[in-house]
This record gives sequence, C-alpha cells and structure tokens, in this order.
Amino acid sequence: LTKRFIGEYASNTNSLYCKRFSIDGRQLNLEVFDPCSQSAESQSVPVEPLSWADGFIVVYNIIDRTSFLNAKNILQPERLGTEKENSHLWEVPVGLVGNKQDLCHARQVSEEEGRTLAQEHRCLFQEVSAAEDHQEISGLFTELIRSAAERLRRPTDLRRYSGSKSMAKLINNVFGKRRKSV
Ligand SMILES: Nc1nc2c(ncn2[C@@H]2O[C@H](COP(=O)(O)OP(=O)(O)OP(=O)(O)O)[C@@H](O)[C@H]2O)c(=O)[nH]1
Repeated sequence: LTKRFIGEYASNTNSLYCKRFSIDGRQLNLEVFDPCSQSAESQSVPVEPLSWADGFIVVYNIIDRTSFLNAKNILQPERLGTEKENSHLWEVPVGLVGNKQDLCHARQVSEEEGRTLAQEHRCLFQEVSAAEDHQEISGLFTELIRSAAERLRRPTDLRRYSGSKSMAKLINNVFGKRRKSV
C-alpha cells in the first residue's frame, strides 16, 4: 500500500485499506481487509468480509510455529465458508504466505512445510519478507488478483474447484464494482 515497511502501527481493530491498482493495463479498486489479531482459540474469519471477498491471503510467521498452525486452521473450508456446497466463495483464490524470511536463521517452519500445506489446500504459496521487499508483496497481490479476475471471467457453470479456501487479508473489487454474490 505504501511501498515502505511500517514497523509499528496500531492493529487492534479490523482495518479496511483501499487503493487504486494498475494491473495488465487496467485500473482497479483494491480493498484489503485486515482483521485484527485474535486468540488462537477463536481464530476464525470475520463474517462480513466473506460476503464480498474475491480472494484471501493467509499469512503466518516462519519463525513462529504457532502462527503456522493457526494458518492451517484458518485454511479449513468451513472456517471461510468456502465449501463447495452453497457457497459463492467456492474456488476463490487463496494465497498462503510465510512472512519474515529475513529472519530465516530463526525459522521454525520450513519452506517445504509451507509449500506442502499450500498444495494440500490448492493455494498459491510464497515466502516473503515484508520488511525487506515490498515488490514481493506487490507481486503476490498481482498474482492473486489475476487469479481472481480469471475466475470472475469464467461462466459459473464452468468454474472448477481450483483455489482452496483460506484467510487473513481479503481482496475485493477485482476489475469492477463490489458484487453481492458471484
Ligand atoms: N523482521 C521482520 N519483522 C516483520 C516483518 N513483517 C512484520 N514484522 C514485524 O512483526 C510485527 C507484527 O507485524 P504486524 O503487521 O502487526 O502483523 P500482524 O499479523 O498484523 O499481527 P497483529 O498486529 O497481531 O495482527 C511488527 O512488529 C512488525 O514490525 C518482516 O517481514 N520481517
């Protein structure tokens, strides 16, 4: 959003960030919902964004195994409401992201573990360092947005279960206006 790393900021509330974003020569309104921290026991996705999200990014910290287990928990389809049955979120693209790669000397989660979890849930996967490389983050969002846009272009009856289901940051408004349902 800012192309620079902001080390400390208040994050005790749910936040919605909006940005004009250019991708493949097209302008779009990106809305990123960042839910505030929740205890491990109550990890779940806030209900409201699920009615409009076009994609999810679930972020864990590679030097904190508990955060990886929380991410694993969140990826369960029932947590996101992305089960095939009765869900407009069925097959929305999901990115699993291992952050803080700059601290990999203290890693508690191997890259292989992250990749395997992503494959199990049919997610995009990437390890990044938000502190060191904003372009990686931008690339990640671009990839997810392309997947979301591609999904929205497909006729409903041709859609296949391609992206698992997951969460933390939500993307909305891909190449268009907010939709009530897909
Ligand atoms: N070294 C390093 N620190 C990071 C990186 N990304 C975030 N941090 C730090 O990790 C801490 C948590 O970052 P947040 O952005 O608040 O992470 P969050 O997942 O939103 O966590 P909550 O605030 O608990 O919701 C902050 O002190 C950040 O400065 C990174 O890539 N490398």
